[in-house]
Amino acid sequence: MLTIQIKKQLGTLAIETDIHLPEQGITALFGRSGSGKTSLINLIAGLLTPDGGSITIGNNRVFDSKQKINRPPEQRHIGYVFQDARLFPHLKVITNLNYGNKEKDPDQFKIITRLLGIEPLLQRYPASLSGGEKQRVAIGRALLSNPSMLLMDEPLASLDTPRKAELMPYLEQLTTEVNIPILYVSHSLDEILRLADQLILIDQGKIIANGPLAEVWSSPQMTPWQAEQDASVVLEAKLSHQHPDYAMTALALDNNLSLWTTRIDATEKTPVRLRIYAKDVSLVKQPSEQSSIRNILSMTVDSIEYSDSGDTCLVNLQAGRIQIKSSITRWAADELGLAKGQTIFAQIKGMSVTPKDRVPGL
Ligand SMILES: Nc1ncnc2c1ncn2[C@@H]1O[C@H](COP(=O)(O)OP(=O)(O)OP(=O)(O)O)[C@@H](O)[C@H]1O
Repeated sequence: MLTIQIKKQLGTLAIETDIHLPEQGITALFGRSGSGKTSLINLIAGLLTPDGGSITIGNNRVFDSKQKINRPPEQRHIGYVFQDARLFPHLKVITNLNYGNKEKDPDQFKIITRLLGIEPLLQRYPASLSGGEKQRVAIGRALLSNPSMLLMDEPLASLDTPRKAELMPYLEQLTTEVNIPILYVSHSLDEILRLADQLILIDQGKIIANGPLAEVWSSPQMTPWQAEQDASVVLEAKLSHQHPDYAMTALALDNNLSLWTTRIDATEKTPVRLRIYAKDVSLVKQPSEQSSIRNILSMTVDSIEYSDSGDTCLVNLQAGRIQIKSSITRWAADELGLAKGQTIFAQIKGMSVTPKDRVPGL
């Protein structure tokens, strides 16, 4: 467990956190510009000193104001990847990688350079690398220092769209194969959706939501981050079976619910993450016997939120732990006579699917 219970006053911003994170997996830190994300990871890294509190990484208490513990950054065993790669320009990639890597383990070096696809770059100088390649080297250097935790501050922010796309598969691979906690600052919800297991929302220095990604995504604290037309839920599912005749795959959700999606070539029980937009979910009192829509779930109306204009509403639906949102007009809501607790059928017209195959590795 990773515990970050700290206070820090920075000008007018008061950072105050009480976070407990699992020792594995990637936690995204998301919030507005100026909400304190970089300051928080600098406090964890030891680049800033908290006014009070404690920080513990596994069994290692790196800061404790009462016990007067304040380990310097180099004794915290934390890898830090910045927005820009910050490589030493006068050193070859191989020397950059080994900088700070005291216990040189050739096997580990091979695994990490292969994982990041940087083996062919070892004899080159940073100036000859693309932005994405530089970032891969920076990530490699951080991992080779054998850290107990990895901090990544918007590692894709300085890259253009093609370079971002180039780096993303490496990050996905990394998150599945590295067995240390990763705290990942990002402004992009799409990036977070592809990479993170946990999500922390920070606002004006305070943690306003923290938990498994799907849970936080559906929480009311998330609403301001998604424009009305982008309202969505995230569901974790497992591949159940392939359709014998059609190119479709069944996905199993909690509560014995299942959904069909276009064929995914993966084995049974492969974990996947679904994003379902509220605009892709329509509601009917009775499902018609013949419909082109394959996915129709019986749900209970949990709450109805009307838009500012009052012309549309977001209907929050529930079936056990499964939550779905539907965006409909006020007219439709009135005709359906929607009320909290009512049973209704949700017709899901589309969804996006991200494989989340977790392979314990390094
Ligand atoms: N040493 C300092 N003294 C005073 N104010 C500070 C100090 N360091 C940071 N701040 C302020 O604290 C706020 C949070 O900064 P921080 O860089 O942590 O935000 P952020 O969430 O990472 O923002 P961004 O997404 O834009 O990178 C900012 O308003 C910043 O100006």
